[in-house]
Amino acid sequence: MASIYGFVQRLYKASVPPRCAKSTDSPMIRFGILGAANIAPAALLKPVLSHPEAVVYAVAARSLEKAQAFARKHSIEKAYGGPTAYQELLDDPNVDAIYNPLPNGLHYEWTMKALHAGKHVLLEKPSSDTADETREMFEYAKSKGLVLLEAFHYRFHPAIHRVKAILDNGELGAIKHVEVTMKLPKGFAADDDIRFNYELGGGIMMDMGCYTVNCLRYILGTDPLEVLSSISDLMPTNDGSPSKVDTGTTATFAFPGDATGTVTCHMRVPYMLGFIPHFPTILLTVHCENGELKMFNFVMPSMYHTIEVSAGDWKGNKSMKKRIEKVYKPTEPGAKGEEWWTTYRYQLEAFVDKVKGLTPEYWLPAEDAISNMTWVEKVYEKTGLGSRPQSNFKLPIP
Ligand SMILES: NC(=O)C1=CN([C@@H]2O[C@H](COP(=O)(O)OP(=O)(O)OC[C@H]3O[C@@H](n4cnc5c(N)ncnc54)[C@H](OP(=O)(O)O)[C@@H]3O)[C@@H](O)[C@H]2O)C=CC1
Ligand SMILES: O=C1OC[C@@H](O)[C@H](O)[C@H]1O
Repeated sequence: MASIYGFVQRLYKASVPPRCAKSTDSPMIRFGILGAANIAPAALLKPVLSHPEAVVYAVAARSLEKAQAFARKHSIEKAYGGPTAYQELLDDPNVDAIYNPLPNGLHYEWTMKALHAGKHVLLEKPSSDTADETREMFEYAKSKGLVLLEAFHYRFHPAIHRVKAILDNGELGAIKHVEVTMKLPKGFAADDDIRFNYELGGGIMMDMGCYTVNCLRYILGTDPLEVLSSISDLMPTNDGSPSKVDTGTTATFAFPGDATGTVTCHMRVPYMLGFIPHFPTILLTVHCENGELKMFNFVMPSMYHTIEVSAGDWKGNKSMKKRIEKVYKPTEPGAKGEEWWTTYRYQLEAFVDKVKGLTPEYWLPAEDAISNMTWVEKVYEKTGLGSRPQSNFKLPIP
């Protein structure tokens, strides 16, 4: 009963977050959003409401009407619209930081332009189309003394930190095999969604696949040695030409120490019996020498999750001792967080701290983003689909 009450509370506070008073004695970080993207409310607009030192000041969209409607709906002071809107927003001296939720294929160009304009950048995942682009963006940010973060929000939540701590404390022994699964039924995204557009950096390995690879690398604490196998379902093309867009991919990796990892992601799981949609699956399973750990909903743990730890011989022993943990708030004394904080809220806390020159409680380094893109690309290489197209944009801006 208590857990249903907690779930409803968290759900309510995630959609109608408590507002806090904005600080009057420390400088405000004023965000500008590039594009009136669907993810912006959850990832930034709601989280800033409860942050005393952050506000969304401006939005830019390719159409002025859309920018204005979005600004009105979310009480954003400034709306830029039209073909030059994105650049106008970057040139606005009132903007300190940019949130970049553009299609993947535009991440590189607009992040480079934002950094060029002297803005910090909170950049949606996946960071770009290629590891080379990602490396360049982080090197450029460093050379300009600016903060750049790839928005793997789940990595900031205490639930995944607890999973990592259980695995690292040795109670289950060495990790032998990890499975990371993200599956959504057909219909979640329309056929013309950016996720299925090759030119815009689409494909399941770019979308949900980048989370699964990220999680695998985090859990194993190292990069893979090689992609052992990879197989994909493809998006049909209109003209029957060969498709380069994967809608579902399963890839297996070899890791140091004879460990292996498998990622499975799918965004168009066919309906059961032709009409019953599959329940979304977001699951992490870690098989260890002396037991097994399963985390349900590692991506959105703030809503609901379970961490099931089974000690014993996972190879068929049915009498394993089981316990379930749930972690919505950091347990370390003094650590920041509330039961209702979403993954995005934790991420925002870290980002603002970093921009302010403070040391965030948790951070994702440049190397993490570069490695992630490297292994997403290696999966595409293995399936024969190839990396998504590199951007034509080049600095310096004339
Ligand atoms: N962290 C997370 O949990 C999530 C992250 N994402 C990531 O965020 C990004 C955006 O995803 P999502 O919000 O679902 O996507 P949307 O399609 O809703 O938003 C993309 C935005 O890009 C702009 N845009 C600019 N050029 C183009 C173009 N040629 N075609 C289409 N759109 C264009 C549009 O802006 P305009 O308003 O100017 O027209 C649009 O608002 C992706 O990188 C995705 O991977 C997505 C969902 C969840
Ligand atoms: O969290 C997510 O789940 C659904 C995806 O399509 C999206 O891009 C991703 O970030």
